[in-house]
Formats: sequence, structure tokens, C-alpha cells
Amino acid sequence: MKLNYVGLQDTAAWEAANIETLKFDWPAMVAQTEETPTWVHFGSGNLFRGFIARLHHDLLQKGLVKEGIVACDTSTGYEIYEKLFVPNDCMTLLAALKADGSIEKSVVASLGMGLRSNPMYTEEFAKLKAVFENPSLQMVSYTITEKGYALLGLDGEVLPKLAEDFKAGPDQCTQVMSVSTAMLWARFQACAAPIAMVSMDNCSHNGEKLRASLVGVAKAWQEAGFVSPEFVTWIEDEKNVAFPWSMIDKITPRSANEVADLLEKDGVEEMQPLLTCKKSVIAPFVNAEIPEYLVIEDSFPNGRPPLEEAGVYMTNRETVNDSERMKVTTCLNPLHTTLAVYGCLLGYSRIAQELKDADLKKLIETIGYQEGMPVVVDPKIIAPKAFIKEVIEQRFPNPFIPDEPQRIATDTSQKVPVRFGETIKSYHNHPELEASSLTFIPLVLAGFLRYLMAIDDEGQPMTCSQDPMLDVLQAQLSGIAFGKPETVGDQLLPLLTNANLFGIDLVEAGLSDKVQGMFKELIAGPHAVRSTLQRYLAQV
Ligand SMILES: NC(=O)c1ccc[n+]([C@@H]2O[C@H](COP(=O)([O-])OP(=O)(O)OC[C@H]3O[C@@H](n4cnc5c(N)ncnc54)[C@H](O)[C@@H]3O)[C@@H](O)[C@H]2O)c1
Ligand SMILES: O=P(O)(O)OC[C@@H](O)[C@@H](O)[C@H](O)[C@H](O)CO
Repeated sequence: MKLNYVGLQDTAAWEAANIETLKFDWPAMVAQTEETPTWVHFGSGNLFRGFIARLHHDLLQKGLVKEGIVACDTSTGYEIYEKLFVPNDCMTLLAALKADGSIEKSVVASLGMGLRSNPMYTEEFAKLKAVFENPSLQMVSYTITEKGYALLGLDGEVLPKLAEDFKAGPDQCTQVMSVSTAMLWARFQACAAPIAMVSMDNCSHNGEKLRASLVGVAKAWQEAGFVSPEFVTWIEDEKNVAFPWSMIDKITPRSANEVADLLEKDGVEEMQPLLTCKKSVIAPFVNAEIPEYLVIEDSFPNGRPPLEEAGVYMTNRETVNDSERMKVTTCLNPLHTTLAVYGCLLGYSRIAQELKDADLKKLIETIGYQEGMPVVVDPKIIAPKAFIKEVIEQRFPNPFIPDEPQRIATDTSQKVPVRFGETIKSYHNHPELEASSLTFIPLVLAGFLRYLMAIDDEGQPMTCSQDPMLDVLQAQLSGIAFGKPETVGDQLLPLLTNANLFGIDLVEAGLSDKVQGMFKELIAGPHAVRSTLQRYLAQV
């Protein structure tokens, strides 16, 4: 059984393997996507193919929509396009992993077109432009990781690749923020029909972040004479270009070899994950947990697919914001990053295993229930207490989810200000709470600095996950010697006062001495991470 349209014709074989197949006319969907495209997505990674595309697939299966999604590969080597989209007709096999070890398998076939969003692929770039010029287009969504939105570096300077795009203009730009702006420029000139641009990444106020970046590119191009002032006015008006906010949640780990083996055992051919030129893992299948939440601000000036029919909460901005704050700043992601930092240091390679470690379980419980909950935001549509309980007791410990602390540790510098900084700020600004009363959040911040030393708790070299700030941050720690806390001196101060890194100046929050002290304890020598954790947890 091959995962593509021809392979799916052998329906009996797929049904025998208990894999749900298509109830809609796939070639008709592909043709309709070309004629009246409604949805473009940038960043065709796991979350998109395993969750967002599956929601749309559900709508196709129910006959509620006719068009598929136009999916753009934005990866560095465009291997998702070449190695997955082309051989698999843009289809994905979804392996939903239940806590009892069983797997629900289904084909996700809702991508009506796959493209590489780079002008070096002339034909595909022209196709993307034609899609944006079509008034039928209703929405553009993104899962490109937080760093995909950045125009500026931590130093406040325009990032080099964006600076190149600012000079190159709409026809020759390569970065997603610039390509999106170039496409909106094409739409403005062709029909100026309204559109919704929807970030579905885990960043606070994601709609605002996306808006700021696209408007930023538009203004830079206006100054350089590439686009008109009317275009900037158009893009800035929410009636024309809306930027709904969203909150998305579904643990979608890197595709694991053991899941590929199970799928191949069921008869599906060529399922093994591949290593890309950038050393990331891609696969024709996506493995994910069953629980999922998607909350979107209902602001779509050109209409939208009936997403609520696929289980999406369509609501107002305030509820989205509150749901996102609940999840990303308190009930899930800070706990994940805690397990990432300490899991890497303590030699773990699976999140579920970490939940069996009494110290780590107590650490996340204390951060979540004791330090996070007093300032948690209640979105009303999802109860925070029930949500965090499900996270700690059912989702993280699911032994069949092959999630790794190393995946979650990716780009930690970009996540810390949101995942921890927001809670510190809430304490700092609270009339009755003091940020300086926090203990375990500072212990994670100190743990992150300890992690950056790239030495595990056995004192052995450890590889840190990719992070755009890794080199800069490690350079700021150079000269600090493992096993010699006396080498720390005042060296951490520039980091501790960097509000871009921690979300708030830790000196101002009254936490810098605490974090520095904890860091010294954590670097004292082999096993100091474990003993420091136990020392603080004993006080709970
Ligand atoms: N995986 C999850 O459990 C999960 C759950 C909720 C939300 N999210 C959000 O979705 C994002 C993506 O997660 P994923 O599991 O799909 O990851 P992934 O690594 O499978 O996919 C990320 C995609 O983003 C692209 N990308 C990365 N940096 C980029 C850049 N600078 N410019 C353009 N494209 C870039 C990559 O090429 C890749 O295709 C996360 O960063 C997070 O914000 C993920
Ligand atoms: O996807 P990232 O890299 O922003 O964060 C890693 C994980 O914490 C994240 O992917 C969670 O699995 C997800 O937020 C659960 O919904």
C-alpha cells in the first residue's frame, strides 16, 4: 500500500489495515482548489499536517467544503515538498496514539496543492501569486515556529535575511514574512478583496505579531519604493486584512521510527522518517496525541470554512487571548519547557519517562499549581484546573507518545519570555504578590543557563537543541567553568537584565540574585542538578 492517490484505489487493503480512507472525490477537490482556492498555509510541518490539515480533511469527508488547502513548504532545503508532497500527492498518514497503546490511523488528504514559496521556483511562485490574486481566497494560516515571524534580532537590528528581502523587493524575496507581504501586494493590485491572516503558532498575541511583521515589511518596501502608500493603508485596515488570534494545542512529536515500523507492519510502504540537510526529521506520517484544542478569533472578512463543524472554538479575541495565556503561560508550555531543560540535563530522551521521576513530577506540579495557578487566566470555555490535571496526569505520561525533551528544548530562548516571563510579570504587577516570592520558576531560568553550558548532570558533554540565540548566549557564559561557581562573578548580569530573554529585567523583578545563586548551585559539579532540585523540592 503506497500513500498516494493511486495507492488508495486499493480500498480493500487499506480497510483491512484499519486505516480510514477517503469519502470525497480527491481529483475534483484538487481541481476545485486550483479554480477557487480558499485557504493557503505556510509551514508544512507536523502540527499542520497532523492537526490543521486533518480538521479540513474532516470537513471534506463531511462534504462541507469542496476546496483543499494550498500548502507551502517553507523549510530550508524544501525537502517536505520533494520527499513528501511529490511522492505522496501531499497526503499524510496520521497515527493518533492512544494511552492504551493502540493507534487510530487515517489518511489526511486535504491538501489540494503543494508549493515551495520561493521565487527560485518560478512556476510555483507564480501559482502562489495567482492563488492570492483570486478573490475566492479567504484565509492564510501559519505554523512556522516563533522565530519565523521575527524581523529583528535580540540586538534590535533587522535580521540579515530580512534586510536582503527589504532590498530585493516583492518579486525576489525569500523569507515567509516578506513572501506573505509580496503576495498581499499582488492581491491588492489584482482585486483588493479582503482576507484573514491567521498565525497558529504558540506565541502570545500571535495575530498581533504576524500583523506587526507584515506591516513592517510593507513599510520597508514603501520606503524603498517597491509598493504604494495605499497598499500600506490597505494592509493596516482590519476590514481588509484581518489578523485573528488563535490558540492551538495538540502534542505532536517528531515522527518516531517505532511508529513507522508499526505502520509498515500494517502494510503501508515507505513510512520511515528521513533526516533533512538541516538535521531535522520529516516523515510521510505524523504521530500525535488524541486531545486537541483550537480556539480562533472569528474575524474573517472574506468568509471562512465552517471550522466549528470540525470542533474548532470560534470566538472573540479576549477568549482566544485568555485560552492562549492559560495554556502557553501556565498550564502546559512552561511545564513542557521545565521538562525539556531538566530532562536534557538529567539524560532523558522521552517526556513520558520524566513523569516517572518523582522530582521532575513534583517540580512541574509545583510550578503549575503553586506558582502558576494564582495568576492563571480563566478563558471560561476551558477550565484551567481540569486542563492542567489532564496535562500532568494523562497527556505528558502517555507512554505511547514518543515526545522528546530535546524537541521541546528547540528555540528555548524564544519561548522563555512567554512561558515564564508572563507569570513573573503578573506577580510583579500584582498588588498583593511579589515576584521575589517565586522559587521554582527561577530554578527553571537558572536551569536554562545551566543547560546552555552543554554539559549534562554526569559532567559529560551534551548537545543543545537548535536555537537561533545559542551561539550568542553561550558566548555570554564563556569563562564560567563547570565545577567552579566562583568563576561566575558578575558575568550573568547582562543576561539577567535582558528583558527580551526573560520577558522582564530580573533585577527589576527582584529575582536576579536568586537565579544567579541557583545557577551557582547547579554548576557545582556532577549530580549538582539532581541535588539542587531535591534541596529546593524538600521545602515544598
Ligand atoms: N508540535 C506541537 O506539539 C505543537 C503544538 C502546538 C503548537 N505548535 C506550534 O507549531 C509550530 C510548529 O510545530 P511543528 O510540530 O509543526 O514543527 P515542525 O518542525 O514539524 O514544523 C515547523 C515548520 O516551520 C518551518 N520553519 C521553521 N523556521 C522557519 C522560519 N524561520 N521561516 C519559515 N518557516 C520556518 C519549518 O520548515 C517546518 O516546516 C511550533 O513552533 C509551535 O509554535 C506545535
Ligand atoms: O512547538 P514549540 O517548539 O513551540 O514548543 C514545544 C512544545 O512545548 C509544544 O510543541 C507543545 O507540544 C504544544 O504546545 C502542545 O500543544
